[in-house]
Amino acid sequence: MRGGVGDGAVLFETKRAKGRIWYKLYFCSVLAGLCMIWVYRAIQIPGGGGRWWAWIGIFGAELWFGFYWILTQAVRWNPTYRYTFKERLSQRHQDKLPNVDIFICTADPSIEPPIMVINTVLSVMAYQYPVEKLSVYLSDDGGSELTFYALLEASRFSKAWLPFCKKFKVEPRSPSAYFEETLVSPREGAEAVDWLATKSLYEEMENRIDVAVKLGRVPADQRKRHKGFSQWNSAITPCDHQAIVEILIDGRDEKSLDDEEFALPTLVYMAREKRPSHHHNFKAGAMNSLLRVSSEISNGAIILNVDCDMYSNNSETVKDALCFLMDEEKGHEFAFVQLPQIFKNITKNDIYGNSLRLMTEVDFHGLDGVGGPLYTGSGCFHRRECLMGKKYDANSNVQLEPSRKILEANTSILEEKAKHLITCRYESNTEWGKEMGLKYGSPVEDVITGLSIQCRGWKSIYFNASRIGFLGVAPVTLAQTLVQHKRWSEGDLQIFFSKYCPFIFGHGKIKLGLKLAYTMYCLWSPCSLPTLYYVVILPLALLHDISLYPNIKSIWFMPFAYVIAATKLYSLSESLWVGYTLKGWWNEQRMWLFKRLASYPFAVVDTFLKLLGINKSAFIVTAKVADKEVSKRYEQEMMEFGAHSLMFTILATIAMLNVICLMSGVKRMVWEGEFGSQDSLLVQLVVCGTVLINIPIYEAMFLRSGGGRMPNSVTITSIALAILAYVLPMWQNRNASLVFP
Ligand SMILES: O=c1ccn([C@@H]2O[C@H](COP(=O)(O)OP(=O)(O)O[C@H]3O[C@H](CO)[C@@H](O)[C@H](O)[C@H]3O)[C@@H](O)[C@H]2O)c(=O)[nH]1
Ligand SMILES: [Mn+2]
Repeated sequence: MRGGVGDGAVLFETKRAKGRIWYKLYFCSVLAGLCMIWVYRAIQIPGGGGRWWAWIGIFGAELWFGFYWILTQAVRWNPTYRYTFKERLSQRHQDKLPNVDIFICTADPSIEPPIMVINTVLSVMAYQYPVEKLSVYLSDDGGSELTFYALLEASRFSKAWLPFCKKFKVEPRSPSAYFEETLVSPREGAEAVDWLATKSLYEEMENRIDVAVKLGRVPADQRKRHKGFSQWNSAITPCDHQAIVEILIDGRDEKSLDDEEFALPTLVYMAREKRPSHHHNFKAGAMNSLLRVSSEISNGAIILNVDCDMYSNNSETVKDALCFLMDEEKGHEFAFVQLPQIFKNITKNDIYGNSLRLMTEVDFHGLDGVGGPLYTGSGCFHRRECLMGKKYDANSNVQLEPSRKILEANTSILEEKAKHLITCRYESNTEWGKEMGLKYGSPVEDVITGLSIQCRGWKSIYFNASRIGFLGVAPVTLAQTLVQHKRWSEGDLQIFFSKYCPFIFGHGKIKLGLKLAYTMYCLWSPCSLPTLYYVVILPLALLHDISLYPNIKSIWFMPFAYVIAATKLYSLSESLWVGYTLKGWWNEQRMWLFKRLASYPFAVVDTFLKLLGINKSAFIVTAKVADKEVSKRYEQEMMEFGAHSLMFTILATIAMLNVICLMSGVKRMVWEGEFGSQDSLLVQLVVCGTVLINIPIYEAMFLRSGGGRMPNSVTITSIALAILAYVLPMWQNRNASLVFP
């Protein structure tokens, strides 16, 4: 399929997956199975009592699962793949290339180490793109002089690093990642000397930053080296300080050159004003400040947003993105180009299911086929005007502004001007956070902002390059993973209950497929309720001999067996296809369960508390470093418990309940031969048997020693709760199950 006009000028190409007929047959067969299950549940409703209750609940859960499964088809129906022609871009449009402003956000130097932040900065400064058109902005919500100091060091090191990258065709261009991968010089002779010199320059810088971080302040001799340090005094705290803007490299200045006398990209440090009395709207607030500050300084028509842990892994990414936005025929339809979120620190079998592989390899290609992917906050190129609220107009062929805004002001005047744009009061009574910039009030500012851009008529592009564009870090403990997913699923659910609900807000504006796909994400957290019901009620029903499934000899058994087997086999093959190991798939299944039991329920509760006005939104920043012990266990793929968390108590209690009920079920079947006449309980036995997936929990409770094991208090509480559920008389109608077919 073509991307643009047919005369060879196309800048990208679009391909759709083939052989979808088989997929559609699979879909129809599972749908038929689901309908039969629902029919069975509806016509066999028992006559009352406890079994009636259990039955109705299971019916509800199965209705939900079926409905949700249908939603997930939206992202599997029409997978779409994109390919770019970068050479053509350079040949034809070299002189028309737009200014690109790159925004990096950081929030806290203790969990986002300054050295990591500046590696991200250096990697994007070194993009293969005309430097005079490139500006890099770092927003520091930690308002930390350590981060400022690290950035200052980076601005100096960039003078060696940028020419070095060119000379050695370095990839990736994050120095720390590069020197980790390339241990010895790839060339010989004088070049090897050069290579070593740059390496030691980097190491010396790393050292100096390390010293400052350990000290907790910038050494006096360094402080003297830049006027910017005068902004920090002892009264400054992360949530109480004036606005700070420091232009560390002014790209317009003819004197700012690298070691080989080439120009450098502009580099700006920014910390917006913070006062305890003013809510700062987390990352969305930072992004909007960046939008204003950059409009004063470089005013790039294209904005790339990356999180501070997401370094550039591919120095040609900017050109790739521009192939879409500058395509003559189609380019004007696209508001943003989202690249996949890939994490560097995923273990072989992806113990916490954090690789998001299914999302990046399946979902997002599917989304691209129905109007475009979500904006996921990092690794995304936007047209500035789209972020500023512009509506799509099919008749106006938006041209990207190629030239830099002419600015007469000198650097310090510019800095002063910029500071006025990021005071606490600046946004009062404006449309910022509403119709302008990123949206406020949501823990997933990215998703809701992307949705509203798409609802203004724009499309978006998902570009999954063969060389990954960005690499970040995923959480390395179970608790962090669950907390991160709580934030995401809570934000998504809030969207559903707000005026931005995809079906209402998107009515007549986005395709049905896209509405369904957004709804799929929005309804992540409510999936917890039927899942909780399943894992609590099924084992209890087994315990009390309450049959909830058809006898295996009955015809009604077929749809259950087919739907479960077909969907699980499909999920397995899909996972293997996108590169999971078998164990990786199993781990993914476990995390699927854990999120639904211990993360999403909190999202549901907090969403309702927020709807009632009781709770305020928060943003728990994900840690990017872990201590040695924890990292080691992560490498060994040992699940990390070790905290007194309600999340773990829930997981452990359910795991205990399941194993107790399973054992009593097996015992009765084997020793007492009780189930002989009622194979109907067999299904329940099998479902309970999947407790095997909880093995890491049992290990953490009973077998492991050392760090990361389940705290004793959690173990004791959960055993007590499970026994309580076990001994509670529930439904004393054993007979009901015996008369059942
Ligand atoms: O008050 C804040 C809080 C966070 N951040 C930055 O926001 C980014 C994302 O925070 P992180 O804790 O790493 O969240 P993740 O869950 O990893 O991030 C994903 O989800 C977020 C929404 O929940 C999006 O904002 C991110 O872009 C997206 O990568 C980081 O660079 C932070 O420094 C700020 O600048 N200010
Ligand atoms: Mn992150």
